[in-house]
Amino acid sequence: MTELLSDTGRKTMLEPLFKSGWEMVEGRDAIAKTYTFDDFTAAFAFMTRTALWAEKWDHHPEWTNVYKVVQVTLSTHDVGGLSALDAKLARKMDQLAE
Ligand SMILES: C[C@H](O)[C@H](O)[C@H]1CNC2=NC(N)=NC(=O)C2=N1
Repeated sequence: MTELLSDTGRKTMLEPLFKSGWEMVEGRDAIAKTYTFDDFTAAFAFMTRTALWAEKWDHHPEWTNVYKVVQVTLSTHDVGGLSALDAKLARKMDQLAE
């Protein structure tokens, strides 16, 4: 069963993400990051790669794409806040954006 990240979980799982550009969302238990790519097709290819992992893990981002910019917010709707799945998907998205 997915559960809210504990204080310890937040420290161990979120701290590394904050170092790679993720931030807490003001007023919401969620993390967000903005990715900027060379062009639209690179941005969309990133979204496509991410979508395959989101489907595999049954955990999906909240995101917008304007031209070469992808803004991402991650939170776990089922528990109303951040879970380990969000940290896992964030790490994967950072890998896929390299
Ligand atoms: C039934 C439930 O909504 C699904 O199992 C999955 C789909 N993808 C999801 N994605 C996210 N971000 N949060 C969820 O709670 C979630 N739930």
